[in-house]
Amino acid sequence: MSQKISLTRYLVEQQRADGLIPSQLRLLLEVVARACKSISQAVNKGALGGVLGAAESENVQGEIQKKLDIIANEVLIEANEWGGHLAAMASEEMDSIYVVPNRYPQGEYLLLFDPLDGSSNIDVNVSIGTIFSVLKKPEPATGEPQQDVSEQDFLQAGSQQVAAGYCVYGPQTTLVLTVGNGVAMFTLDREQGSFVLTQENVRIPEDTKEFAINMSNMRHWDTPVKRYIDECLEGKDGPRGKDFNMRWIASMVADVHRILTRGGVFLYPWDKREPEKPGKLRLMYEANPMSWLVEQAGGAATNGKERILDIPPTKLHQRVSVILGSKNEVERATGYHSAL
Ligand SMILES: O=P(O)(O)OC[C@H]1O[C@](O)(COP(=O)(O)O)[C@@H](O)[C@@H]1O
Ligand SMILES: [Mg+2]
Ligand SMILES: [Mg+2]
Repeated sequence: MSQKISLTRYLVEQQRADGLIPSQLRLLLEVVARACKSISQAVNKGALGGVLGAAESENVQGEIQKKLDIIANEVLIEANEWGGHLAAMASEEMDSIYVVPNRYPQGEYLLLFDPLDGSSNIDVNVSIGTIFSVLKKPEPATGEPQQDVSEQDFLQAGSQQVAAGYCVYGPQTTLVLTVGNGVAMFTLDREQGSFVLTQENVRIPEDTKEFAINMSNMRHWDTPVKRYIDECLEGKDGPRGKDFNMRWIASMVADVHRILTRGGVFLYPWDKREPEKPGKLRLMYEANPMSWLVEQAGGAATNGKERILDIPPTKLHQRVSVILGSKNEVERATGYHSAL
């Protein structure tokens, strides 16, 4: 790329050329990007900034929060609450929705985020990230008065997202975005202080020889997942007729980033450890935004039975089983679920 295109310019061009993003959404995405830049700075300082280690609190899911989970959550709220683009926010780290205080102008969008994904990797200096999703606040039915924003407004299927993305804090800080017109990647130029377009029209190859799953849970898996992975492990001598490689970073952001970069399949399936939970990952903060990105790059994403983006959410912190990535592998693994 001869001329450097900043995130701001990319968004303005999307707005002008295709009318894909109204100006309010463009401004909102720029604020999210600015917040990710601040989080990236905090992550970078590590022990020097006193940001490593656990905080003395648990989140709504009963997980011990890390200091950076809390810092990232605060950065995202403070950056976004006053801009006038949002009606409310929801976060993996907060029990209920955060309504924009009425001292600030109210906007028409809803922002959802996993402020720090891959928390277990913070202290060991392995890639982590922020995942976000933007929905539009539903319009009241004709003739009905405008209602205060409620949790119910957030319970929209992933297919209703108007923007989704993540920022991975790794050897480089990279922001990956879709507004429904393919997937673009922007790398943070620390000298300039801006995100620069480094890849457009990201495509995931339909076939792959690489899978990502936490193998330590193998004995808890259901039969279709076990069959799929067993066949991969049999390699050249098995029904797949090729050897597979395995990667598991334990940061969904980093695993999905690898898949968007060179293909692969990622699975975090339902398992027998906590049978009442549909899965570990969160539908609204993790699975929906990642599934839309993957689909926009030509991949697929299901919960083993249906397309993730079609799942009607019933609660904010809903969990879901996830299979996503290279299309032919996702279709195969999903097919094994209906073969039973
Ligand atoms: O430790 P496990 O069970 O392998 O789980 C790893 C998964 O959990 C997550 O870390 C959950 O994200 P959080 O750090 O936001 O809770 C995913 O990013 C990752 O894919
Ligand atoms: Mg997460
Ligand atoms: Mg998190």
